[in-house]
Amino acid sequence: MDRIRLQGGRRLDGRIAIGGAKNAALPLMATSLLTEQAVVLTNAPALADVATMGNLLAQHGLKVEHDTTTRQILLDGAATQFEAPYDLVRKMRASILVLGPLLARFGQARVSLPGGCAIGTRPVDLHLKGLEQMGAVIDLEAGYINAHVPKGENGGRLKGARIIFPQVSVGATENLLMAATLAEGTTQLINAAREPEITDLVKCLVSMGAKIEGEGSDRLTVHGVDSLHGTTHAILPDRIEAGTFACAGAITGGELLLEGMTLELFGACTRSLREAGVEMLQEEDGVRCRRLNGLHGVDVMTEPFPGFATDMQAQFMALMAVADGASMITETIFENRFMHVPELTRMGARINAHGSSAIVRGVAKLSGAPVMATDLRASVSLIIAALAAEGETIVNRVYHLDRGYERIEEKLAAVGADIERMPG
Ligand SMILES: CC(=O)N[C@H]1[C@@H](OP(=O)(O)OP(=O)(O)OC[C@H]2O[C@@H](n3ccc(=O)[nH]c3=O)[C@H](O)[C@@H]2O)O[C@H](CO)[C@@H](O)[C@@H]1O
Ligand SMILES: C=C(OP(=O)(O)O)C(=O)O
Repeated sequence: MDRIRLQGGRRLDGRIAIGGAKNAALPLMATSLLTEQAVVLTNAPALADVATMGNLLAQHGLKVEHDTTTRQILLDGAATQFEAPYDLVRKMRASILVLGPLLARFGQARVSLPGGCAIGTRPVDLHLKGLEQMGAVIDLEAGYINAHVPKGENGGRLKGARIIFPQVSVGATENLLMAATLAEGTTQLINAAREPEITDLVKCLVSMGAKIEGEGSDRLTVHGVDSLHGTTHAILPDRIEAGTFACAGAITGGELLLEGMTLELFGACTRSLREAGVEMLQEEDGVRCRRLNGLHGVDVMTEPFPGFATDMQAQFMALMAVADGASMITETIFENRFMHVPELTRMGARINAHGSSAIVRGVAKLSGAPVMATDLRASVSLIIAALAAEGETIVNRVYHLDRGYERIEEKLAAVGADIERMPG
């Protein structure tokens, strides 16, 4: 298994090209199940999760071509097979996003239950309840979701419904939004997630002929249409990759231009980074991040967009580990998203986690160590800490990183980090 070796203490300076967003690419790829025409996605990142989604769609019978040089994904044809097997779903929870489109277009789907993961139990009850409200019949059997739309008066077609989410869910909003585009009648999604990746999905669906109102708000109204057509859509920049590099630059006292990024995509992360002492400026070709003087302890609480993103919590904690003063970090989205705390502590950080909050007391120096992480953002928080640590850090289980960061070692090395991948 590959590992990453990093020698801390180098200042990062320069430009980093921000790739297309993983969390936009995955639902956008699933839209190809809604039409038999070609969906072409440009600015596609070469990530393990994108490859997994490609394999899943190929197994449903679609033609899938990902040209990593032109950064283009072509998805073409109609699904001929309606099962998402455990072996693919266990690799990537976002596989659940095929459920809504398959039901909407073919009236049937069998999808493995994703199960929990390192950061929490992550149930899919909101996805299933919403689809049931739209007329699907769902039962759970042997670890699988078996779903179909009865061929009653609607001829096996989902019907519009008024769905009120009791809690904000990105994935449930995406699944039901896609399902509603081909349903009979109007669907209202109330208390919908407002993440930029959802707005990107709305834009893509509209370009395929869907009728959607309320873009960017927590109330989406979808007027179902009989069919959708193909499209070409550019995936928006990855705000989490950009935020990760902003923390990486800041912890080294450096200055980075995050090419292609815009400040508004950061939501509340901009304010928190500024309060911590990082200048964030919108420039024509991206966002410039520059550490002004020292880093200051800042309290943050994760929230749905535009609040502080849970996917940035671990990286911000690494930054706070070397800030002046204390910082209280509260995680409200996932119940077990402090798996990086013991590893950061092994590198010399002073962090006390209790329940959903962690108190970070900044230290003057971290020290390199062999570390291991259990999830994507936890892994990258260790890389950020290692950039500022004295000595060498070896990060194990690099496959977590490859799910969401494209060639992270090359991008960091190009702006001055002493980092390399050690094939294993
Ligand atoms: C591929 C993708 O886009 N992943 C993102 C997506 O995950 P994902 O879509 O899985 O996250 P959700 O927004 O659905 O989850 C938010 C909370 O709602 C709970 N919940 C969700 C669905 C449900 O049916 N029942 C339920 O209880 C979850 O357990 C969690 O506690 O949004 C998360 C929150 O911003 C991000 O951390 C993930 O990076
Ligand atoms: C939690 C994440 O992803 P996923 O929902 O795919 O597990 C993430 O991107 O940080």
